[in-house]
Amino acid sequence: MLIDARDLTKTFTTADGKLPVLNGISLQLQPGETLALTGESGSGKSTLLHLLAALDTPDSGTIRHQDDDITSGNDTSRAAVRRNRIGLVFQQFNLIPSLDIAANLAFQARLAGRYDADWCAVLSQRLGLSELLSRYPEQLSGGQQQRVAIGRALAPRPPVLLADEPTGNLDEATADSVLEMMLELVDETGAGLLMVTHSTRLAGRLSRRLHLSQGRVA
Ligand SMILES: Nc1ncnc2c1ncn2[C@@H]1O[C@H](COP(=O)(O)OP(=O)(O)OP(=O)(O)O)[C@@H](O)[C@H]1O
Repeated sequence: MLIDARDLTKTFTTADGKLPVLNGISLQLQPGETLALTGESGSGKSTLLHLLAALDTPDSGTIRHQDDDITSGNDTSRAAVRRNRIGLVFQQFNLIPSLDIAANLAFQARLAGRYDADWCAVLSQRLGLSELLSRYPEQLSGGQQQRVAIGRALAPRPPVLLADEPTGNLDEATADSVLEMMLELVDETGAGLLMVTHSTRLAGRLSRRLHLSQGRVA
């Protein structure tokens, strides 16, 4: 199993008091599986994704990535989990403005010590970026930038890709084509995908769907 999360809870403290967001969430992600995480705005989708990505910690519950408990470690071990096991794609493309597209694409793999020039060339070709490698992020359209972000996330060949509304900033046709490219590459690498989306149409393209409601899996 790639991810085995059990009984996760998370409560935020706000100016208005305590806000319970996750009230005992369990989920599993198997290799090769593509899981859509849906739910109303504010239902806790991003919060859950942040926990699974080791960007934040639950108040209680456990998260195992390939049998290793990532909830018991410190900041350093969580950073290692992110570097070595997880590819992350956000709605904001988060490319590095001062680096050209080739360097953006290679960035995560270099950080993880797993840069493979041949694989990066395959990724840029498959994502339609080959002609854009010497440009800078500001010179690309939104769809092109998100394709770079997907390539960057997949360049280290992570076992898990976590994506938070990856096509949320794109028009419908662009969103569809970017999602198809991402699904094909995920399928080829054998990674597992968990994708947060508002769209039932896009969720339908994935193999399984999990709906969050009132802090629980509905
Ligand atoms: N760091 C934080 N401090 C306080 N409250 C937070 C924090 N992060 C999230 N929240 C609150 O937790 C709830 C869930 O937020 P979250 O972003 O996980 O929802 P979501 O389902 O991803 O929503 P959306 O679909 O609108 O992006 C919201 O009410 C939000 O305001």
